[in-house]
Amino acid sequence: MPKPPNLYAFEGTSQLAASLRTFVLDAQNSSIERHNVFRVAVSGGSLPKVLGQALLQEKNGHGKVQFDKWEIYYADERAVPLDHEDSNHRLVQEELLNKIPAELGKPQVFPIDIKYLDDIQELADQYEQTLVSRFAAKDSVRIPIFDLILLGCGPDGHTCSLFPGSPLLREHDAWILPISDSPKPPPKRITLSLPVASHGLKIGFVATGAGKKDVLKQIFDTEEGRQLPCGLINENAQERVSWFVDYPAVEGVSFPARRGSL
Ligand SMILES: O=C(O)[C@H](O)[C@@H](O)[C@H](O)[C@H](O)COP(=O)(O)O
Repeated sequence: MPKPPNLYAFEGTSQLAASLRTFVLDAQNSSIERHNVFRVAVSGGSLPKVLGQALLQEKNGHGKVQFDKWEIYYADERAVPLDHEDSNHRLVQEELLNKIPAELGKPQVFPIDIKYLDDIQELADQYEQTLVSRFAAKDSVRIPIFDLILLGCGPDGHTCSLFPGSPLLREHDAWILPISDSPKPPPKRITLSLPVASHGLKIGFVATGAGKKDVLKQIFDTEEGRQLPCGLINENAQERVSWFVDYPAVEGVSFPARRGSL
């Protein structure tokens, strides 16, 4: 019987960031030990800022971030130039990559190929090819397994660019999917498919603020909420999932949250 997802609640973002650091470094250390590389997928929204805080400012525990062993991929990306204000890559650059001190090493980063911005299917296919070239040929592995996938949760329960009720949630084969009518702007994006997003060795969600409390109550306490994209990842990945939230985001949630620690 798999154990349920972990829900960790913190008083504020700085406590959350300190525990997120421990979580990421644990994943990093065991991945480097296992295969000498740390393959991480990150999404946009408020996550990159918290991640920057966790990895660049906090000094507590679990040793050093070894960025030279990191491969950073995008769990979802908007079909815009890399310096566009909507680009997740730009956000991750500003909040994290550009601020990494030289002694922590340089990660290898895999942004989308902007040659294909006008053809969203091709953009998705090309990003999938990037994964194929780094993970393994599609006929030899059914699914690429990231060492860590770091996600946000929208107030409607979306994650990556997988939105509630989307037919994309039924896709089983593709690793990367195009979306041309995202309910959250901008409309054109690519995203990890649900099976890939659910197969991370570890999956971390970060959700903060009272604006998330209704959806978190749904996801953790109701049957319908388990059908939302974030709920589906919880269902599929169970104890491989850890949620990092602040108190306002879990106000009224009955599912047990461990407060203030990993
Ligand atoms: O690019 C995107 O749109 C994001 O990847 C998206 O999936 C995000 O993670 C959620 O919308 C939560 O965003 P917040 O953390 O900003 O609420």
